[in-house]
Amino acid sequence: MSLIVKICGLSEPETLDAALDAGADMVGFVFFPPSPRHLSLEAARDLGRRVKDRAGKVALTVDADDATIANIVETLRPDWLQLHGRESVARIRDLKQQFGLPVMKAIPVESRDDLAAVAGYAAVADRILFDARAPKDATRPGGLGVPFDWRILEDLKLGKPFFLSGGLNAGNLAQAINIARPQGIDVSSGVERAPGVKDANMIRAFIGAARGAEASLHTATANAG
Ligand SMILES: O=C(O)c1ccccc1N[C@@H]1O[C@H](COP(=O)(O)O)[C@@H](O)[C@H]1O
Repeated sequence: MSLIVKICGLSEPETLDAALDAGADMVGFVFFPPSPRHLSLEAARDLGRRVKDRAGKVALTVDADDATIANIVETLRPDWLQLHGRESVARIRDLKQQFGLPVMKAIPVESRDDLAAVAGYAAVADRILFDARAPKDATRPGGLGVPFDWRILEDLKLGKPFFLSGGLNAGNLAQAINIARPQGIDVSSGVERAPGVKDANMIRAFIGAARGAEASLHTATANAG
């Protein structure tokens, strides 16, 4: 299975095109007003149409209510819901049933203790995404460009594909992948010039680094076997 690369927080056609042209597997759109990447529904409609079928579209929300999610689903027509708040296992089950979409649930990580809740979520969510736990006074629970200790995931047996995120960039990605061995990676701040301002060259460099790290890992595994 090849590494799934998700570029999140896209808000301009030019950088969306850069991600698609460089081979992003998933592109994420943020619907959370305190975020510098928050999108209006009109902008989401245009960007969503631009994706066509070139990548999976992911709608990121944080503890959003049913009506908000219904509007997003109607407008963006996402392939995935990314739930990045304190959504319970029961809420995920309910949303999957209501909208018929696969769910990626973000789990905040700071220490090994944070993995205690994962099995319950993995039983209902289609993908788990591990992100660094945001400080208590942060304006948003993710998209802060801060990594966590990837060794926490080293021996994880989840029985389900998982994504790694939090402070990834073209420079630290290979090390992160080597340690945590995720099936997918997700980035926002690491491909930005300033919060909310994506950079096409940084997107290309990130995706290039991801493909390079993936190839090295395959070679190392083949040589070891
Ligand atoms: O991107 C945001 O603004 C955001 C807002 C609220 C919740 C999550 C958000 N982004 C997600 O956070 C992680 C890590 O991002 P970063 O690379 O450290 O900036 C990633 O999964 C984004 O999808």
